[in-house]
Amino acid sequence: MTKNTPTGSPKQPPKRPACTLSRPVFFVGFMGAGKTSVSRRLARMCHISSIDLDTYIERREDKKVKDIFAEAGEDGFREIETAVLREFTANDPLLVSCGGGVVKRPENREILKGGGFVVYLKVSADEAQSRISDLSTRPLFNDLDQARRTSAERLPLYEEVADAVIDTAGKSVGRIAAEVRDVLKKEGILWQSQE
Ligand SMILES: Nc1ncnc2c1ncn2[C@@H]1O[C@H](COP(=O)(O)OP(=O)(O)O)[C@@H](O)[C@H]1O
Ligand SMILES: O=C(O)C1=C[C@@H](OP(=O)(O)O)[C@@H](O)[C@H](O)C1
Ligand SMILES: [Mg+2]
Repeated sequence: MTKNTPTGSPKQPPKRPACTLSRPVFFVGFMGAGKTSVSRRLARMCHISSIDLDTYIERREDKKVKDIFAEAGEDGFREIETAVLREFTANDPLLVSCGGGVVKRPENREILKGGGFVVYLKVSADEAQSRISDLSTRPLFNDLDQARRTSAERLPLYEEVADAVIDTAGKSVGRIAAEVRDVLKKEGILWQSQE
């Protein structure tokens, strides 16, 4: 007895969306806004690459961010941050999660505005504090009163560079990533096709 042979085209692997970015996408916002988590989730969702500036700096310097702050001060950290930020505007477009203080330097704000599409993830200092389990990893998040003040000072800087603003209050990382994906598609930054 012969087995039935399948008809039609050979079995194809399951289709998955192939995405392309037309420009780098930078995530900005206060500490705890979810820049690192959302960028990673979106990268997985769309099969594209992401890079976290703080993680990249830690590998490059072979030191934790908090140790760079302790040894070189905030200015020393900001020097490195500007150098790596420049690298990721020059390379192939990818998702770039920045540190919350990247907007402090006017030079960085110009790089962000000229270098890609900027997504501002908005969070209150209060909600940010409840999300971050180990505040010692954020040398500039000392206590809630100070974080509220820093957050208020930075708000106009985030707004200055933002191409899109997403309020993250009470939303899951997955939901925020899906919202960012939809904005990027609508703006023609993210292209999704079937392989
Ligand atoms: N939308 C969210 N809801 C709940 N927890 C979150 C959310 N986004 C991030 N977190 C948590 O908050 C902490 C800080 O997130 P992270 O992505 O590192 O933020 P950022 O890079 O903006 O400082 C992590 O423990 C992360 O799991
Ligand atoms: O807001 C800031 O000045 C900082 C935010 C941190 O990154 P996250 O925003 O990812 O926590 C990190 O770059 C450093 O501790 C300084
Ligand atoms: Mg981060």
